[in-house]
Amino acid sequence: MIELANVTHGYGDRPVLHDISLRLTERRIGLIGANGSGKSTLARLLNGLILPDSGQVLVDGLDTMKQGRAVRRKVGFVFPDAGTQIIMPTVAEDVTVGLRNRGLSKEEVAARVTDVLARYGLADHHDHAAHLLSGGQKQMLALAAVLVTEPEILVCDEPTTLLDRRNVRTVMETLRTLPQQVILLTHQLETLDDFDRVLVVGEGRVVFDGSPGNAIDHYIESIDAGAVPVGDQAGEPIRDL
Ligand SMILES: Nc1ncnc2c1ncn2[C@@H]1O[C@H](COP(=O)(O)OP(=O)(O)OP(=O)(O)O)[C@@H](O)[C@H]1O
Repeated sequence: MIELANVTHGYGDRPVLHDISLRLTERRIGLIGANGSGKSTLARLLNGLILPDSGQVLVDGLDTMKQGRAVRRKVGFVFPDAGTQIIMPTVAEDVTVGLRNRGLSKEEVAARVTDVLARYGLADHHDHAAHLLSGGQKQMLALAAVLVTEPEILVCDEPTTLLDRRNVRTVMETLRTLPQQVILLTHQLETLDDFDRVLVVGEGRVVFDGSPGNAIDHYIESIDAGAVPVGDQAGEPIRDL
């Protein structure tokens, strides 16, 4: 379970998140909000990619400040631009890299890599150049490279933004069937319809916390009411994929 207690965070002297306290227990949790509202900052706090300026983030009791490495083993993170997450030349190598230093034999590593590539539609691309994959395939590779490490919790920052309808469906189906807890940031509001809980972030605060339907209504109403600063509406949800 992830717990935030009075967390604040800013960049330089500019505050971005203000006094956030949350207990994230549900299996599927969505995070929505206008561009620049602080969703990615909040997501990155969850696995210690960034640290609170004050307050505490605990993952199963581990403090991201003091036990970052252990936290990152528990909490996998998928970045919005899969290309930036791909670090090795070939597809198989990229999936393998996360399994280093885990005490697995060569055979175990090879078996896990083969299995995960098959599961995410990349079996035929084992030795292909990772940077030559299509955008959707790169997104699946980014997901596979994180899931092969078997994190207990998965945080995905807009994993479907660059994808076509078919790949959105594939990624969402994958997220839906995972046994892990999933925390998903998205502007594609309809992908959250069957989630257990959705948080709306507004100007660095959680301004609504509830069911997908109520949260999405709240968010849309806040946009319609002009609560979102002019210029930030580019992230208006795409409701009709
Ligand atoms: N590394 C950084 N350095 C300085 N400012 C940053 C940094 N990362 C984010 N910010 C600022 O913090 C604020 C919140 O950004 P964040 O990326 O968390 O928002 P977001 O809700 O995820 O936005 P989007 O929906 O556009 O992805 C923005 O004003 C952004 O400019």
